[in-house]
Amino acid sequence: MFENRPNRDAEVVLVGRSNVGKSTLMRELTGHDVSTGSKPGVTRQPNHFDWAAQDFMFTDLPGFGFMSGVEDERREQIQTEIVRYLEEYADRILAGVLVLDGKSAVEIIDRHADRGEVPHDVEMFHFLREVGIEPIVAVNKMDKVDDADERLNEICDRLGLYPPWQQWREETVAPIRAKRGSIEPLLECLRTRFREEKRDDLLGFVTS
Ligand SMILES: Nc1nc2c(ncn2[C@@H]2O[C@H](COP(=O)(O)OP(=O)(O)OP(=O)(O)O)[C@@H](O)[C@H]2O)c(=O)[nH]1
Ligand SMILES: [Mg+2]
Repeated sequence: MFENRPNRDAEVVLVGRSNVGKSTLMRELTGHDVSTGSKPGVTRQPNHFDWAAQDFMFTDLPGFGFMSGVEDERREQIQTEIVRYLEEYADRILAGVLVLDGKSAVEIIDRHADRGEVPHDVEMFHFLREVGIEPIVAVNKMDKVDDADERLNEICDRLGLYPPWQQWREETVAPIRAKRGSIEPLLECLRTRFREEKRDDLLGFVTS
């Protein structure tokens, strides 16, 4: 199903539940017009924005979890494809940006955990690590959160990252407001990652 992938050597992927703002963030990162929407399930195929000369691309993946107007079977097929995509291209993926909705993530995680299920976000965070992609957690929609520090600490706690969240900034945790164009903390995490991976040649893609 995800067969339109350009053959690029280095990639940053955006993953996360539907409607958390991945495509909005993609627009900010690339300056390209990407379809976004107020209902979950807008993106059904990966959006790739690639730069052949630098052999680099950003990829906005479809969301997981509830998708409005999408049948269960199709939704499960999309989840399977996301997992397969990440496994297959893990070697080339410099960063897996797990995008969360800062307003609702903790509530959704706790609801699933209370039912004895592994919450999608927690599962994806650990899955990325398992396949060798170190995740960066972009906590989006921070404009809708009143106590930012408290919320970010809760998110760290749920993902197994020791609070306070500040010790993860610059590397792993980035509070952002993609819709307002405020994504500098994420760019900083990406710059850190690119330097670690000795890909200073790509820093121009993540400089504001
Ligand atoms: N308040 C607020 N809303 C945002 C922010 N970023 C995105 N949104 C809104 O969130 C909704 C979903 O955005 P999308 O970018 O389409 O989300 P997505 O994760 O790509 O969703 P799918 O493609 O369905 O998986 C839209 O109504 C956006 O305008 C933000 O920083 N703050
Ligand atoms: Mg989308």
